[in-house]
This record gives sequence, C-alpha cells and structure tokens, in this order.
Amino acid sequence: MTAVSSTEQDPVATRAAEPLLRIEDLAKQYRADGPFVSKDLSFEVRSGEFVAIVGPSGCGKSTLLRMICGLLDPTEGRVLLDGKPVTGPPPEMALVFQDYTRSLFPWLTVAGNVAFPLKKRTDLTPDEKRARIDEAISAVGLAGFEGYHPYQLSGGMQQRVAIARALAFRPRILLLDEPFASVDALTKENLEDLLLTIQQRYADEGITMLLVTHDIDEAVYLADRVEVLGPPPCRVVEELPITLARPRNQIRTRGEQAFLEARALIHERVGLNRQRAGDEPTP
Ligand SMILES: Nc1ncnc2c1ncn2[C@@H]1O[C@H](COP(=O)(O)OP(=O)(O)OP(=O)(O)O)[C@@H](O)[C@H]1O
Repeated sequence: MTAVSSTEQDPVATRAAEPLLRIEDLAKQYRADGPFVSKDLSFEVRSGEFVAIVGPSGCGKSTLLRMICGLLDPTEGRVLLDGKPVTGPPPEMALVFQDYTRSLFPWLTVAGNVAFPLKKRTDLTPDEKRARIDEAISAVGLAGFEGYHPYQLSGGMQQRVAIARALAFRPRILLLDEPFASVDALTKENLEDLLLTIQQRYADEGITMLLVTHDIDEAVYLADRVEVLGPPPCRVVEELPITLARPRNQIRTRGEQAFLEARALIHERVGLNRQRAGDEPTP
C-alpha cells in the first residue's frame, strides 16, 4: 500500500493547506509601449497570516495591491483567491489607503462613514448592520465618537474610522496601503498596535492582513512574513519569516536580537536592490 500524507486523506485539511491567496507570475505594464512595473512577481498568503510588503520607492507596491484586490488587471499572470482567479473587487477584501482625508466622507458622522459600505447589503438585517457598525467602532477604540464628523477628529482618529469602515464589512483579507504614513510617530505606534489587537480579536475568523509599508521596522514589528520587492520591474527578492513572539510590544520586541537581525537583512536587501537599479558603485 502506498503511504499517503495526512492532507491527502483529509479533504478538509487539504483545503486548509491551500493558500488563501496565490499571486502568480504577475506582470504589469500601464501602457503597451511603456515599461514593466512588475515582472514574474509571485508569492502566497495563507489564511490568518500578516504579510508585509516592502521595497524601494516607486517599485510597484501599490500597483501590486491594486492587482490583488481586482481594481487593476495584470498584463500577465493572475491572482487566485481560494484557487479562483480574481477578476474584479471580491467582497472578501477591504482596502485601507494612506490618505484618510480623501477616503472619509466629510459630511457623514463616524457612524455614517462606517455604515456606508453596508448600505446595499441585502443579506443583513438593520439590527445586524447596527451590531457590526457598533462592534467595528469599538474595535478601533472610538466608542463614544459615533456622532462626530471627520473634521472634529485627529488624523489618527480619522484613520481609525477608515479601518473601522473596512472591518464592518468583516473582510477575510484586509489590504493596507501605507496606512500610517501621514500620522505622527506616537499615533503610528498606537495604530500599529491597533492592527495587532484587531488580528487577535478576529483570530477565530482568521483575518488575513496584507500591509504595504515604506517602514522596514513597522513591517518587522507587525508581520509574520515580509516580502521584499526589488526595483522595477519588481519581483520578490527576499521572503523573510518573522518568528518574533506574540503578543508583541513596541519597546521589548523592537529590542530583541531577532528584530534587529531581520531589519538589518531587509535594509541590506533593499539597499542592494537600489544599487542594481542603477546606482552603480564606483570602482
Ligand atoms: N495609473 C498609472 N498610470 C501609469 N503609470 C502608473 C500609474 N500608477 C502607477 N504608475 C507607475 O508605476 C510605478 C509604480 O508605482 P506604484 O505607486 O505602484 O509604486 P510604489 O512602490 O507603491 O511607490 P511608493 O513607494 O512611492 O508609494 C511608478 O513608476 C508609477 O509612475
């Protein structure tokens, strides 16, 4: 008798072993006669993982996120969600952008902004919608601010509203495109920890996070794995698992040897890639 692995015997285990997202040989050209922004870009994301994507400025990180969530068609390759090609924005994904001032509706309250994407959901009763809105607002620590308008909130609070709005949708995958690039350093730390709290709070549902960031320290602090992209046409040049213990702590974790080693390695990879992009070292 041929020995079979446990996943071959158990179809449920087989499904669980399948990646949630498979990014396969993506290439993007904005114009047919223009340069390739990415080429042969491939990696996988499993359910519940926190994956950070870093790379040199302009290498195509935002382009990649937009292809993953179906807002942009790849020129070559494909994105598979649960094994099926993504051909448009899937309901399982929500996207948070850097610029919260443009993503919130200024004329709506906090509750109104969070409620907005649920408006057309016919599968939820008004009570279920209300419960989701309340839970998302409380998950980001804004209970009590439901009736405030964006102009009455700090930048960090506005970004919390944007995150609550994404969470109210109960996405399986939360895509974050440099979400904390426009806030001060202390607020940024608070918001980073908010993401970790959200990950724990929704652990049973297995929320998966994909974060694009310029900040290598932030990537190491938050992620289970960092995908380092090279210069355009970008592809993955390093895939680094981050084995730091959870729960993480802004002071303790950032002082650990493993943290320092991971950040040094990523800095080196991004630096080497910068050289390859054209900054030829002088002999
Ligand atoms: N809509 C567009 N049309 C044409 N070119 C575009 C478009 N969007 C982005 N690009 C080009 O694609 C390349 C990658 O841009 P992208 O914003 O994806 O990079 P990025 O890594 O996110 O940049 P940054 O780190 O500066 O935020 C850039 O050269 C940019 O000019």
